[in-house]
Amino acid sequence: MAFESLSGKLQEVFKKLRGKGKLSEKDIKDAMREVKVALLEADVNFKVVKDFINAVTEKALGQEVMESLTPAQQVIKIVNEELTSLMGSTQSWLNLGNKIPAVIMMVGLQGSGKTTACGKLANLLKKQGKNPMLVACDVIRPAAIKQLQVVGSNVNVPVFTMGDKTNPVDIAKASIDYAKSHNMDVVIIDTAGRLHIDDELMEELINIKKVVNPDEILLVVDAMTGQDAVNVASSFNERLDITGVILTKLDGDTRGGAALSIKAVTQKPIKYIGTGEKLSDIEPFYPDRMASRILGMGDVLTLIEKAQAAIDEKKALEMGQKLLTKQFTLDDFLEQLQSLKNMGPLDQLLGMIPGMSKNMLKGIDISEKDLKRVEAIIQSMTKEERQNPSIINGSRKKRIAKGSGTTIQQVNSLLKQFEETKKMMKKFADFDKDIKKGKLKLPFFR
Ligand SMILES: Nc1nc2c(ncn2[C@@H]2O[C@H](COP(=O)(O)OP(=O)(O)OP(=O)(O)O)[C@@H](O)[C@H]2O)c(=O)[nH]1
Repeated sequence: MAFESLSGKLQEVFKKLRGKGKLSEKDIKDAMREVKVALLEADVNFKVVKDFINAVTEKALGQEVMESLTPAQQVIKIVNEELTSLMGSTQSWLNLGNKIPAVIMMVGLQGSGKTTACGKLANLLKKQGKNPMLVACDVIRPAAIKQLQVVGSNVNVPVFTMGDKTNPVDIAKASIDYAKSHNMDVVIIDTAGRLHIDDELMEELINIKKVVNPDEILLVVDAMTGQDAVNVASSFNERLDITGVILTKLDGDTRGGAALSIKAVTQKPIKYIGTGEKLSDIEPFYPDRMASRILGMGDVLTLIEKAQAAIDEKKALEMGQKLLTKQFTLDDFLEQLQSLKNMGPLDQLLGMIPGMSKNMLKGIDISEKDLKRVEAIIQSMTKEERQNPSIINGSRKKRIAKGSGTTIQQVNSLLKQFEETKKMMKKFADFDKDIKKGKLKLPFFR
């Protein structure tokens, strides 16, 4: 998980502070020294760290904090606010301007995830009711056009191409005319990348920019490259005056430096983050939610949004009703597992729950293979068995295992999981009732 080490270290610092009660100037300075080391180790830009520490220290040494009843909480609050502001304070929306088609130009180095990001963005815009078109302007990398076509067909978005023998500037220009005459309202241009920034690439991009007059120039950078990502962002910004950044591969083991430095160094916001290889793995970038995640306070809002996107609300209500009337069946269980799978990798989801640590997540995962096995087992049951699993005795288990190509142990383990899920859902339902009655508060809101 991204930010894991930084998050762990910051939480350690705060734990120490919390244990102290009243804080002295020295306590705060010591804590800030540790925060500084943690940020530098996370590959945050040196100047950014220096300014950040100065800003936090100045506020933390203020009278309100020193004299408050909960000084440690106040310091954490300040760090949270400063982290949020470092990453741009508020979420930056895509600006599609007024002209039709709106033009988004995607730029970035080779392998940053640019082509994938084009597909993710097209997918997102389509879901928002737009009619996007992808444009293949990378005529340099062999197979780049084919890759864009595959991405386009996966999200059901047309791809405009003129092969690899035409000048990219001409392709870009022609694509706008094509979009106008075919009712496409957003054009997403996939441009060529290079291994390193070079003048030829920049010239080409500047020329494309001149002819298409883009509403957005989004730079795609790989979060795993840390400080390099920030340097790349600076260079592209100087030459092209980009409008925002898509930070990819935040699902990996990145230390997080790029996410924390890009806005401060380039003054351009991160607009989206890539959280996986699938074309649905893209999220808007919310500085405040990211700061919460880094500080181990979880990101309940993103979790709720993911659940809303993946689970049909009407169905969720139906399931809740079934649970109350004890009619929750194995069919419902299967449907629930499938919804969960649609929300993304479980470790990423659980990482958004306040107080969850990596250790607690060890061994938890539902792979595609597990899901297929569960599906096969449930489908090998009779309707009656699915409605009322308590009738599944030894000989029925044997039949089900044979029918699904699994073992009796695997059938047993599924039935056990089903019972546990039922219990857990019941607990969640009670938990929800308590929250509504005001008896319980989530740690996030404390
Ligand atoms: N884990 C992870 N992998 C990603 C993400 N985005 C892209 N990738 C992977 O990164 C690799 C490179 O992505 P591409 O989209 O081909 O890169 P590109 O920048 O278009 O490369 P060029 O066309 O050569 O400029 C692929 O294997 C993608 O699947 C992400 O958010 N997370």
